[in-house]
Formats: sequence, structure tokens, C-alpha cells
Amino acid sequence: MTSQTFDSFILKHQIIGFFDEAITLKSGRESHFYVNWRQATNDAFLLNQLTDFIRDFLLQNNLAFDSLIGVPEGASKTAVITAMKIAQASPTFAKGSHIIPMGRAKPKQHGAPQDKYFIGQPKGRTVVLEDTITTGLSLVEFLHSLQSSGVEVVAALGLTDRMETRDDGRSVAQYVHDEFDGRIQYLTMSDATKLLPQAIRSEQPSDGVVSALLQEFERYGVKPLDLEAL
Ligand SMILES: O=C(O)c1cc(=O)[nH]c(=O)n1[C@@H]1O[C@H](COP(=O)(O)O)[C@@H](O)[C@H]1O
Repeated sequence: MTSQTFDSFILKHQIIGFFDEAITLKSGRESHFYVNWRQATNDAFLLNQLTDFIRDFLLQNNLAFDSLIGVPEGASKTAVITAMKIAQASPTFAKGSHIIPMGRAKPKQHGAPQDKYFIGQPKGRTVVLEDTITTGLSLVEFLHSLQSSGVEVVAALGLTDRMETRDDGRSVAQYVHDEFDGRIQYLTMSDATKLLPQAIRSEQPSDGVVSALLQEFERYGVKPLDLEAL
């Protein structure tokens, strides 16, 4: 798998959409584009391809880990299926060899303490999967809750980083580094500054949308959007 083949998958299946009217993001920011991974995760055929990409990416990056968990609930399904594929491909696959963890979006109010935040708690070195990352807040909140449950997180992996800075000017990569003293590796499989010029070429949004996107990146971008990269 190369980043180009993953970018082509995103573009081919229209995971990125453009909007004439700005939409409000989770952070309260407004944007004329949205990276909608549900386009792929609600479709069995595409989810099968997506989880192959993630498995290959994890292998290629030589990450040593024991558990994979998605940020609940958006990335949960994707992480469960990827974790299952990784377990099945392992030469040690047997009863008790791997676990399939999953986080709860809302803590459970009754039952055993280990069931409060998880339907299966991660064990060992853990990789956290997020779908789209804007300010990184959803990801970092989940990383903190894993840490407070005693989970050893070694890496955080995003399917797409929108490449925005936070209100304090830091990139998400820097934010994750600072929050966890560099102990959690931050990786992304795709980057909006590379995807958007190609998506603009194929989807042909209006001139108004294109100039709004350029302004968005002037204001929030880790770097300006370079449409000459077309
Ligand atoms: O709301 C968003 O920022 C967002 C933008 C986008 O293009 N795609 C997208 O899925 N999101 C959602 O926003 C969350 C990440 O926002 P942050 O917490 O700001 O990083 C993701 O978990 C998604 O639910």
C-alpha cells in the first residue's frame, strides 16, 4: 500500500465532499469540506478494503503492538474488523492469543469496573485509531481516558488529518506530542492538503467554494492550500 493508492481510494469513493454553505464541525469551526468516513465504513465491500489498507499501513510502519482500538464510536467498527484481520493473520492465532477491544461512548453506570468504559479493554501495547482528525480533541480525550484506565498507548493513527492548527497555533501532531511527552507516536494515513487539490480537480466545486477553502487554510491550515500542486 502507498499513500497514493490510499488517496485514490478516498477520491474514488468520494469520502471528501464540498458544501456551498459552510457546515459546522464538532469543534464549532465552519468548513466548506467534510471528510466523511461513514461513506466507507457503512459499506461492507469498502470497509473490507479500508481495513486491508489499515492493516498494511500498520505492518509497513513496523509498529509493535498488541491491541487496536477505535475512538468511540466513529472508528469502533473499523478498528474491530482490522483487529480481527490482524489476529487471524498472526501465526500465534489461537484461543487467548488476541483480544478485540472496543470503547464505550458513554460510560456504563452499573456492572464490573472493567466494563465501565470498554466492551473488552485493550491489553498490552495499544494503537488507537481515529477516522478524521481536525483539532485532535476527540482523539486526545480518548487517549487520556485510556491512560487513566492504565492502558499503555504506543501510537495514535488517523485515517485523515485535516491539517488544521488548533486555536493555540499547534498542529495536532505537536499537540499529541506535548500532551504525552512524546511517548505516543502520531501517524496519519492521509492529509487534506494533498487530497484537496485532487478532489477539487475531480469534483469541480464552485469558485466560491474554492476561494473559501483557500481562506480556511490561510486561517487554520498547518500550511496554505497549494492548488498549483494539481
Ligand atoms: O467535525 C469535524 O471536525 C469533522 C470533520 C470532518 O471533515 N470529518 C469528520 O468526521 N469530523 C468529525 O470530527 C471529529 C474530529 O474532530 P476533532 O475532535 O476536532 O479532531 C471526528 O471524530 C469526526 O466525528
